[in-house]
Amino acid sequence: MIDHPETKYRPFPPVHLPDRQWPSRTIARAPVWLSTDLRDGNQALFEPMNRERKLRLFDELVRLGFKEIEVGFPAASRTDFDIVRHLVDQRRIPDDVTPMVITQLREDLIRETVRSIRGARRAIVHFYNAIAPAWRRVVFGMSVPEIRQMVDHHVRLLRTLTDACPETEWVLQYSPETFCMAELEVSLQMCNTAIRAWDAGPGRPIIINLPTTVEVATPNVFADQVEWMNDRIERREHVVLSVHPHNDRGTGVACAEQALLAGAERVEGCLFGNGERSGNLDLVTLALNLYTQGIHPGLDFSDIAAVARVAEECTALPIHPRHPYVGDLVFTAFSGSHQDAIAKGFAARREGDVWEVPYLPIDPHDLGRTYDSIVRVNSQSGKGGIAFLLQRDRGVVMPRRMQVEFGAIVQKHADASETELGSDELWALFSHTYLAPTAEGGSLVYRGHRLFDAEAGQGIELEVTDETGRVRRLRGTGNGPIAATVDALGLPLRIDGYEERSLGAGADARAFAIVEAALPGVPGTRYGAGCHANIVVASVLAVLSAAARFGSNGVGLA
Ligand SMILES: CC(=O)SCCNC(=O)CCNC(=O)[C@H](O)C(C)(C)COP(=O)(O)OP(=O)(O)OC[C@H]1O[C@@H](n2cnc3c(N)ncnc32)[C@H](O)[C@@H]1OP(=O)(O)O
Ligand SMILES: CC(C)C(=O)C(=O)O
Ligand SMILES: [Mg+2]
Repeated sequence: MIDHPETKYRPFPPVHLPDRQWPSRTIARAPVWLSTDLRDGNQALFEPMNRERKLRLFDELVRLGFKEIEVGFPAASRTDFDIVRHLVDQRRIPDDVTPMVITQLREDLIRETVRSIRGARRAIVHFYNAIAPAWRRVVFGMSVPEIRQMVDHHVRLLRTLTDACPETEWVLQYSPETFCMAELEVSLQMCNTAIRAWDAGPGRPIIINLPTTVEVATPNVFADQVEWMNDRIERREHVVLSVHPHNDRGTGVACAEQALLAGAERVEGCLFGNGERSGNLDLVTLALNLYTQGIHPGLDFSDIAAVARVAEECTALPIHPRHPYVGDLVFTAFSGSHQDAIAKGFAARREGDVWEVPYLPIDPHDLGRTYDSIVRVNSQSGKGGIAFLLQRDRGVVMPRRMQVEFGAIVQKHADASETELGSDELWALFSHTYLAPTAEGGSLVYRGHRLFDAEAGQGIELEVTDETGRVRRLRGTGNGPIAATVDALGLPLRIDGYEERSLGAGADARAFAIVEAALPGVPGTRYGAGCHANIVVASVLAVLSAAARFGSNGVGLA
């Protein structure tokens, strides 16, 4: 980078549009969608798609609901020409889908293009020519009137060629390429020239397509340019106004949205933003942005992972894990406060509610994604997410203070391991912490018990193995099995809380008991847990677990 970029780069000038209307409008309906995956997307690949991949992607675009699809640049290559003819001849294009073919304004290429698509029920022929000063000077070496003449001449040629094929309903699309960098007066001249030469009107449809061929300004500038054109273009009622944003500044979607506010009715782009340089407008993001505002886009992304797979296989380009709506990680929260809010959002949600789960702009289910990966645990995670995973995957509902205790244990573990903890590892850590102390190899292993009636209410004979490996037979009484177990241990253990619930259902159901215990002289409380088919055993195990977790303080049996 240089120290003084102002000596090398110029800011793009704003549009003088004091009465601009677009900032106070809202988008109320979905635009007409055109997929240019098979053209602009295709021309941006290391290896253009072969016939098989192109046809597969075409079928997928149809399945998704696209009604206008740019199928190629037939005069550019034999492959493209043959594919377009194949689509027409084999009647692979549904009646409600219109194919579009692009060409430069050169007579031989135009003739070839018309040959490629004739016989289709309806077809859009897409003319483009660059009009911005640098292109006029450097690429064409032509003046504005000369370029205008080129447009007029070739549109008239197309009119003659297509009038000779009345079995097809022909539509002209004219794109003043480099529109965003051109003088608005020049853009208007070129578009009006095409409109007149085509004689646009009833039965002679035309699409005027305004591209940000290379993004050079903020989206509001593009919106001003579109509104300026929208207000001045001739025969506006017979024109479909379209935009074709690229993404050089990372604002392709914003440009499209603001252009819709400014009067555009149609958008061109590619699935997941494939396309030249930093890509075309990402149609999926725009469509789902609308969906999250309650506007159905008319495209079906209810199995977004399958769409991603087809796109990746056809383009040989991977989708970033954080790509909006589709990336592997976009419905995953690692950070504690997000996890906590998501867990609370799910808990508060009732069937039929408006979607309001914090940090999730869309219900993953609507896109065929599951809730499985929403919360993942690493050193950035907090108790909320950990509790959410244990409840969702193991049915274990931890009391709030136990969440705090176990959250700190997980945090320490994740910090040390510097890796993510999966749901299975989390459960292993939970079991190691709360269940292992009373199981074989633990420090206070449960061997068995017998209850008997006692004066105090409940008596228990308990057999355990202590931390030295000795088998101990203990006896205690209390107002219930928990108090009797504490008494049997001979410890000044105070039970501050007890919860039980059943895990699973029917014959396989198991009781899960949790106790919170305090030991005088030891700061704070500790939790213990027990899981068993028998509820009394689960409670006894929970008390033993809490006692064992106080270490030698707790287990020091007399
Ligand atoms: C912004 C976009 O995405 S536009 C679409 C771009 N896509 C592609 O180019 C992919 C397919 N293209 C191709 O296969 C080839 O470019 C072809 C077959 C169309 C033409 O190939 P060639 O005849 O070899 O020409 P080439 O590709 O070098 O194009 C440059 C020539 O076309 C002229 N040209 C460029 N755009 C246009 C246009 N829209 N209308 C008329 N002429 C044009 C240039 O001025 C240049 O002319 P020159 O040779 O007299 O200097
Ligand atoms: C052909 C045109 C519409 C184009 O792709 C562009 O300007 O980016
Ligand atoms: Mg383009």
